[in-house]
Amino acid sequence: MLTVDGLGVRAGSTELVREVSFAIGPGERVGLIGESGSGKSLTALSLMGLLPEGVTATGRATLAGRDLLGVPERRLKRLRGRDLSMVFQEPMTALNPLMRIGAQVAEVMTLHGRGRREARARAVELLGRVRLPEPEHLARAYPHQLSGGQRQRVMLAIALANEPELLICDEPTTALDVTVQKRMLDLIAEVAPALLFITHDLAVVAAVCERVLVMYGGRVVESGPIREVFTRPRHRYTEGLLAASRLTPRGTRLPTISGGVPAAGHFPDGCVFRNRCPHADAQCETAPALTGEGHAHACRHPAG
Ligand SMILES: Nc1ncnc2c1ncn2[C@@H]1O[C@H](COP(=O)(O)OP(=O)(O)OP(=O)(O)O)[C@@H](O)[C@H]1O
Repeated sequence: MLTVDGLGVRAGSTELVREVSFAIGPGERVGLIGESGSGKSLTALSLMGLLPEGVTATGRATLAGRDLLGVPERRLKRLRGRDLSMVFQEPMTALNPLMRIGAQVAEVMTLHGRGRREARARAVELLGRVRLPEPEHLARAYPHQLSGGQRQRVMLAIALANEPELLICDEPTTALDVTVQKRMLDLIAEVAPALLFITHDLAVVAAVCERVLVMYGGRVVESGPIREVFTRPRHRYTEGLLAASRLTPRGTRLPTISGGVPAAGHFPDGCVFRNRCPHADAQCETAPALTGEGHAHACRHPAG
């Protein structure tokens, strides 16, 4: 249903995402993991046609046969919020503070041709579907009257309003506390028609997704069913991610990395696994960071 083939993203002459290919079938939930700066968000934003100015995508991506890359903005506007939609990390910036919740959920439907009255009624229905209490009452509230978790549910209701074929979530629960996070993740797993779920948290991806793609330095370096990737990681970077995460796959020992590299959260400060390049990010050549000598920072940006 979603097919991405040879996706590349660049800013000027700098390649930020390279040769990314994957597919998501109907009903499938796929995680996209990788450290900060590995290209997860740019991959998602390319599919949504929402790349920042000066950043361009190449390659091919289709959703149910419809092209997503290199198509005019007018066409993308029709697809966005209808065929595919996205939930971002910070709902407060996405919601209009001056508009009632119900009206904001209804708006995405009227923009795509639904009658105003019908859209209002369905907005209340959707607020109930994302398990918000007293949806009729809540529809009349403003964003600041809701908790962070409630606002994120509103964003999910907006994303689902036109029954999209694919939902993309970019760190949707990072700002929420743990119990709220868990309920939100369960809800996303339940209601998503098909899902691309971006996170740096391996435990979250294991809870929500069936398959995972691991990004490193702008490329997908590994992919497969969660159980397989998390219990038998093939790429050293995935091993590093697992070792540094709070996730210990059931039935396995915490992976250790060969070559004298510290395991299980012992990466020193400045490690490429934890931090972005301290120099200009975009020029950092993030080659595999583990060497025979152990841990190494892979930034090849000239010192100073
Ligand atoms: N507008 C831009 N111009 C130039 N470089 C950019 C731009 N936006 C992002 N980048 C760079 O592209 C790389 C990938 O960024 P991206 O936001 O996709 O990473 P990410 O994996 O989503 O990270 P995070 O988990 O921190 O959101 C980073 O090195 C980032 O600095």
